Amino acid sequence: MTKRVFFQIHWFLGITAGIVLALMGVTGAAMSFEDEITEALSPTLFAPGVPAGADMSPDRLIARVEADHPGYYVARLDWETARDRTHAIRLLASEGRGRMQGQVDRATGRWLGEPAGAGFFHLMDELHRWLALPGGGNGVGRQITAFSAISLIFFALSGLYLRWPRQALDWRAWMVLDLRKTGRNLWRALHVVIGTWVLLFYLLSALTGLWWSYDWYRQSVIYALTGKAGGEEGRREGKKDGIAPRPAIDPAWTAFRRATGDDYVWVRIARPAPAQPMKTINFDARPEGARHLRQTDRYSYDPETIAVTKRDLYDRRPLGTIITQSMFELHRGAFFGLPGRIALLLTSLTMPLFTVTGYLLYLSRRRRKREAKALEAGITVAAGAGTGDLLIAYASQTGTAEIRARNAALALAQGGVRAQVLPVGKLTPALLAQNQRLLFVASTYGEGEPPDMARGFATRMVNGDALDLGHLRYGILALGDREYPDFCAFGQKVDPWLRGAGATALFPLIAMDHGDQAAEQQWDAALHDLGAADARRGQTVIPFIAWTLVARHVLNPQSDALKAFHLQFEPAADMDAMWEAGDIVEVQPCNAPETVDALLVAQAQDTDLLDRSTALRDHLMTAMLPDHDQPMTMDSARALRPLPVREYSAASIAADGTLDLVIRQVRGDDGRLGIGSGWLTAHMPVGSTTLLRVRPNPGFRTDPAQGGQPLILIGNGTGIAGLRAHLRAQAHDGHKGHWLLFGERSRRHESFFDDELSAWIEDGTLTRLDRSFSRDSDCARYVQDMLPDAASALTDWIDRGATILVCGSLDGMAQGVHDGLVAILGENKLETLAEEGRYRRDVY
Ligand SMILES: Cc1cc2nc3c(=O)[nH]c(=O)nc-3n(C[C@H](O)[C@H](O)[C@H](O)COP(=O)(O)O)c2cc1C
Repeated sequence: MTKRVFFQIHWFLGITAGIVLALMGVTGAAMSFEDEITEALSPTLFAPGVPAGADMSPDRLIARVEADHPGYYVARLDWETARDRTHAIRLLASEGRGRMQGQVDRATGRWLGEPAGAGFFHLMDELHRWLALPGGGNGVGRQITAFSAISLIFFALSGLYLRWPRQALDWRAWMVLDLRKTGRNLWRALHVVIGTWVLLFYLLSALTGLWWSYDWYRQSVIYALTGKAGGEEGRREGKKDGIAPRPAIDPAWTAFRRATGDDYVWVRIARPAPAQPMKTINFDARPEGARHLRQTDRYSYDPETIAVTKRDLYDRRPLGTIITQSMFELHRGAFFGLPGRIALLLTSLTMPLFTVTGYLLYLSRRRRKREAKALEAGITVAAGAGTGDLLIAYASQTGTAEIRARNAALALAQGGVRAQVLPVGKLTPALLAQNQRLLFVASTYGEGEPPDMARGFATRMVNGDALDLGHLRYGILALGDREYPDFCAFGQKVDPWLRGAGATALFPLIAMDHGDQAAEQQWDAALHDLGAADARRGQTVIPFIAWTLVARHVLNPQSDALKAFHLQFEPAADMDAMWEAGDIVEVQPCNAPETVDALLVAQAQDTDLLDRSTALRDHLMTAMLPDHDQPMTMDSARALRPLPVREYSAASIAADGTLDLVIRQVRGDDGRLGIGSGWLTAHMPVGSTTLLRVRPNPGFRTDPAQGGQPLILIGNGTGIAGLRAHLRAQAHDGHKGHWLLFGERSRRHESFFDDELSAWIEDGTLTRLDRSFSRDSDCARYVQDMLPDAASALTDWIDRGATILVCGSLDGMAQGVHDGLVAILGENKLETLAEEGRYRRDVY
């Protein structure tokens, strides 16, 4: 909650004060080497060489300059000890606001003029201080820059809080900028990582900049640092009318020079306005090699007695006093010498980067929100019952068919065609009678079976009353996988059923495997013919992104069974990943680097391949590899099929901060590790990244409307992943009273997540835990074997509104559990529960 609020304020200030800060940063940077630049532009103005005549004394010099500039008085004389240099003079109008700054000849007092570039730097100064708005230091511009300085403090601190990385102790998480990122991720990385680099500098700029913004701030800082009220240091007396007596400076100057000789390279003599008395004569003198301009010693003389009244040496001042006197030098980094000035120059110059990247992030966020809204609106429009004549029914086990159905509805809605999206279980004869067109998006599960949610429909299709669908035109998108012998079998069964009922096909059945471009095109064309917009804008397309493997450990180290691993991932880019219990993680696996290298060596005689081995190696890492002895050319290498995507159940929820998987190593007959499990459990080093995407799986999520109702979680082996995610979600939401039935091989070696389960028993998240261990002699049964004993409790729980969640292997476990449930509840009841979303499975 707090994070959200901080985030909103950060954005809001960013798009307002951010622009002012960008300007202040650039103008500040422009002024950071003003002295050096102006001198470089007019070298002879500052260092014309040693004059023929002797130096004029301060009094004579001042008199000459004031005589040449009627209406002005010399407010400052900056005396240069080196005789080849000119002195600097600041003139202020005796009345009004006029001000002149220039160099004078040290021997004649002749006004040599302003340096080139003075106008530019003056403008930079005005922009930096008050945006050059009317009213100057007392106008609205000053209020705006002051507010922006406060905002900068907020940006720095809230930014730090908002980006706080999960591995806060790892400096790389804070400081390393990954320039391989692109788009939004790159902007974000630039914003947050460079933001961290410059954070302290910005705090310094803002905290010192406020010195000139608010009197109360200045007074408070002075008080805090020196323990004194800030009146003397901070306030200048206003101009008065008339002329106060002006003591001569020369006697004190002669005494000062006699006492200090050439110890100082530069001396400032400041004079008050003519109406104000000059009670003491102060010389602020800077020694050679001073680190910054305010590193000056002050000698105060009594104008009457020419006695030294005070020698205030910089080195002897308390730090608090030094700081209050050097605020300007701190503000521009010069307090820390040349490195400080360069650092402040660079950090000020990066200020617009934050405004620009912040804006880009803001716009991309808005665009995403708009797209999400459009998707929602599109689907709502598309789902508006009775508004069109087109139905889109989906039968999905793991979410793919549902996403496709919704995207189709959106594409149609964008083309002005309204469609109603619904799960196949809701496809009633009345609805079919009312509508003229039907799109059917169906996946196949098990061994050529319908997804669970379509079981009831499939039964009705075969056993139900014959329907007359003579008015209906239909199209079928059957999703499947050619690795299964019954490719798209369920979709294929629906087709003759519809035809048998008299319906006419809008287009021939499209059977689509994963990554099947030809089928994709057919489906796009079919939708287009129905009036869909061409663009896929706003549709749900979940991109693969890089995730870092942050932890991996074996769950059954001593077991002689195949090793099972618990893996934890974090997004490689700083982003908020969202997923829910039940969702599916798709992994883009890679080959073992050693295997790829061995293949490259085996092919080494082909120089063409060797020359391009880096690009080729990258390509081979994600391709189905040929045998070593099969000669490979660049073209044949390019034509290799990519490794197939592997799917796993998410074993954690987003609130956990890591995306967890539970993966068992599988080995082929040749002893080689499986593609997905090999990559994730053996080849991929901890700390490296891989491409993942989390696919929403409505079929195995729980229904929010049934929140608080008990869950009966049944599974085996790595099926603990999906069940654990659900239990974590329940524990997170404080919903108690669930029942876990779980089977593994041995209590000793395969008590996965034992501590967590015990804690859930303890806190009531689980009220019942039944575990079976098939290899332990005292138990020796599978999870499905526990069902008969649990029959009456199970019926009871179902009557109380419980939902059954099954996760794990299809062979043996899920089929056995299904049969057990049929025996207890009856086929019809189970089909109804599946249609109501109270019997959900994630089995594989
Ligand atoms: C356990 C399991 C069994 C499957 N059986 C088949 C099958 O028999 N025939 C087929 O074509 N596809 C089969 N598939 C592949 C799915 O139909 C395919 O992945 C589809 O895209 C899933 O869509 P859904 O997410 O909407 O359920 C099976 C997938 C799984 C996980």
